Amino acid sequence: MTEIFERALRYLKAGLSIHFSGPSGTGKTSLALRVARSLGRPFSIIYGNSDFSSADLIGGNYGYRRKKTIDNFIHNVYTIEEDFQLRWLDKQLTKACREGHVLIYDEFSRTRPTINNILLSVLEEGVLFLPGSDAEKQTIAVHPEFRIIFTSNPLEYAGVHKTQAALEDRMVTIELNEMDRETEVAITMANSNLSGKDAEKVVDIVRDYRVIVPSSKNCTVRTCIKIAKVMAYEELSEYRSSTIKNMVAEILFSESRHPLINRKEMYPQVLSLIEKHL
Ligand SMILES: Nc1ncnc2c1ncn2[C@@H]1O[C@H](COP(=O)(O)OP(=O)(O)OP(=O)(O)O)[C@@H](O)[C@H]1O
Repeated sequence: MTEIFERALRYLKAGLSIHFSGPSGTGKTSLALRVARSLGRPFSIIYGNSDFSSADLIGGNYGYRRKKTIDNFIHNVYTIEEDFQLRWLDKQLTKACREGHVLIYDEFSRTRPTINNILLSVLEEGVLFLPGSDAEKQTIAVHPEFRIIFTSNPLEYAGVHKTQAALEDRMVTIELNEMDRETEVAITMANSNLSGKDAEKVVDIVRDYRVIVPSSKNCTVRTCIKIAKVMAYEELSEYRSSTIKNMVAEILFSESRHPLINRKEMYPQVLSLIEKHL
């Protein structure tokens, strides 16, 4: 992870855009935040989704104006003028381009590719085109300190669109792989008050669960953290109680809601793997 962090920082300092790609829970967003902080510039984060529009990225014309004019001589006489006057309001991409901020575009490939096309000229020519009538059209020269960090899940995840080649060409993609056991233990400990030994037990439960349950790719280090938080709150003597075992099973199952998983059928198997480690 440290090496990836170093490389990411160097790409960004050299003026390139980067993209952390990998399965859920591999630490893409956390890493993007760490790297963005290290650049020492203001940063913001946006989350791609299928409903995302150009206006959500760049901004739009919004506005309503209400004006009250008070008569200078007769204090209770005033006039109110109301009109709709559209005013342009920047959204994060435009703001970041103007002011040289770092923009984290999390899960960018969940946004429809046509919406993300606006980024092509930003990344290649360093210009952002804002829409409007011919007279109003604005071209913003992108600030030299502007940087963008993309993150995405692989294509097989629900709701992920294929990224257009032209956009992929304009970023450096860094692949993050599933975490090894040691990293999962360290992250579980860092995010809960659990000791190393108990964090290992939790990680082993989740890792074994992934082996026996199909389609459990949502069972990530996030699942380990949830279980660890529950256990950190309990006395050691409670670990083997049926309440705790059921809670652990419940957390595991809730991360893998898949039509193929018959919870009732799998329950004894999952319970025995929990007992094996606790
Ligand atoms: N270096 C780290 N130190 C501490 N906690 C971390 C670290 N990396 C990741 N985590 C924790 O692991 C969990 C998963 O990380 P993160 O959300 O960054 O993954 P992701 O790859 O962006 O997942 P997704 O694709 O599902 O959004 C989070 O709870 C995060 O706080």
